[in-house]
Amino acid sequence: MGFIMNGLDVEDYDRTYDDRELLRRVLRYFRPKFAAMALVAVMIVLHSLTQTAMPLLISWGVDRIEAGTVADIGWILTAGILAAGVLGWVFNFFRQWYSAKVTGDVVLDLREDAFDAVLDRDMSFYDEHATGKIVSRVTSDTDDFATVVNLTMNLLSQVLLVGFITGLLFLRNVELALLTLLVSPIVIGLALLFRRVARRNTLRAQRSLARVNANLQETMGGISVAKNFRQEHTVYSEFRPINQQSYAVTLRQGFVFSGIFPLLFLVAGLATVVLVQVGGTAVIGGSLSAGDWYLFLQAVALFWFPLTSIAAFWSQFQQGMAASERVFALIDATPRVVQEDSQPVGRLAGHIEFRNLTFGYEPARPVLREFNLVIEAGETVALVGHTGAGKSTLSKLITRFYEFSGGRLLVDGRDIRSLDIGEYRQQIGAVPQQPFLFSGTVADNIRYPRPESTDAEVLTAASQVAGGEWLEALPDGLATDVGEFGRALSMGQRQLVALARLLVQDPAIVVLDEATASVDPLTEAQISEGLDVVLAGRTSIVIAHRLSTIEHVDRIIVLDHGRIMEEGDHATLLRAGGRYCEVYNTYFRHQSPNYQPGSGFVPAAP
Ligand SMILES: Nc1ncnc2c1ncn2[C@@H]1O[C@H](COP(=O)(O)OP(=O)(O)OP(=O)(O)O)[C@@H](O)[C@H]1O
Repeated sequence: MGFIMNGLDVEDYDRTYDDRELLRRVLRYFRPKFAAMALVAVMIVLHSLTQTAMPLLISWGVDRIEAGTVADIGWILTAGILAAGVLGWVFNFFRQWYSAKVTGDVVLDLREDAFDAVLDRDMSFYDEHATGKIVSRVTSDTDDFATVVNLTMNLLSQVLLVGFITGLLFLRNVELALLTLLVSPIVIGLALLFRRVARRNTLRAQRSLARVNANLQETMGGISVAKNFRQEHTVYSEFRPINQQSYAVTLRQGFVFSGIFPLLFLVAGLATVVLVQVGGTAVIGGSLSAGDWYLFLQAVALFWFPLTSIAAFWSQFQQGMAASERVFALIDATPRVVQEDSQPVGRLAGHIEFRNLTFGYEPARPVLREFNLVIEAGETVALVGHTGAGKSTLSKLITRFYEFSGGRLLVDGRDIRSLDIGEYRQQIGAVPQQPFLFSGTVADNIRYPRPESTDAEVLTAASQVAGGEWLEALPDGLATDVGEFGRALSMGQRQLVALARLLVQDPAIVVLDEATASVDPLTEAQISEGLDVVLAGRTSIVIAHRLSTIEHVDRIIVLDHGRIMEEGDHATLLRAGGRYCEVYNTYFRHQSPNYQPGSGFVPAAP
């Protein structure tokens, strides 16, 4: 039991909507489809009427036979049943057609809203939640919701049928009608009981599927690492219990769901026995016609069918509602990055000031405490420090991917929270260590920040980076396909594409995490040359990993545990022989052409 439920907890952005609110949200999606739904409703009524006509016609036939008028009924019955059948088919066809269209449209809208919400979420959201689980909400949960819409249409039609048949029963024989109805509270009671169990099991099944998706997604993302370390068996042994859990949970769900039907059919069967007994006695006693008796026996079957399917429907209804609840929770997840205003940004000069800023990924564990730093417009600063010092954190705050809890972050003297976030980000060029390329050509990727840029503009940008020599190594030049995630290009080439992309974007501030992966000396030289062009005239914050970079920046900032330990230029800091010296000896010194292994450390200043 413990194993079955492991990892199926709610996500922290999950929330429980009360039934009315959930229904209101769902109905909002249906409002624009009112005309089509009205047509579906009319078709449902007409279809139910034709279905009611069938047993009524036969009962009439039985009565005629009992009265000895056999000869007259043949053609009337045939024509009546044919007409009811054909009309029923036509009404049902239009009902299905239009309801499929309404459902499709609603799911389309819901999925678009969910996808929109996914794009809107802060980066912290993606740090905290597995992407596979998010994907599951946008795909399978919206599908489950579609199922519920279809079921609702079916249920509506069946409820109407029950209504018509009940009316008919009362018109023909009140006593027998009451007898039939007597059993319905038992069925409804059982269905309601079942509802609670079904909802719980359904939620678990959805979560276990989301876990499978999340695991698969992660595995695919890291497949090269797994293969590199020959860890396929570890990946498999992690997947296996998750898959087995999904199997066990789904099996349980099936078991619970299938448990209810035999019970309901048993109750229905017992009720039919009573009707046979009471009705048969009444026919023999002469107080009931054979036709009416037949009608009751037929009607009871029709009567039970909707009731039992309401019970079955309930579980799936719950499944759909739980799914819609999960999708709405994703749509409604509260953003952490909150802009207080959206003032126009204009062209930024690029002056940045952290003023007494406090930030932690988890509020209880701040990474930066009362942090102060001023970066002048047009200045190039290098951030250095041991791993975990807070270098990337500073860049993530400048790109406004995360919200800080205290202090202020000022850009050109204006509070970052007051700016139009879209306009602001357009002027921030962020280059991660491993630039992400989208499927398409090199030109498509360079043009990404400004899709309207012309081929000539793209070529100019590409040629500015290291004189464009790198293009010659590409099989089709700018038209070269980069493959998924840019895998068809070398690491160095991907970085060069990212630099050209930055030139097309023309940002005021560049936040660059230098790649640590070593590239061949020629590409290294091309990247350095490209960097000079790209960073010129912009405020640049570089998380430095290259000696050539730290030697040339305006200022080096040495960070440790979220605090500035030292700052200055390379030569001055080296002479000072303090913390920078230590970082230099650890990360940069071996890159120097004069470096000789075992030659000792740069001596600290006396
Ligand atoms: N998404 C995250 N969620 C929680 N904690 C994080 C997250 N990212 C970073 N941290 C923590 O914040 C601290 C600073 O991390 P940061 O990534 O800024 O360091 P860094 O100096 O850039 O290190 P590196 O050179 O290894 O990239 C570390 O203690 C790290 O564990």
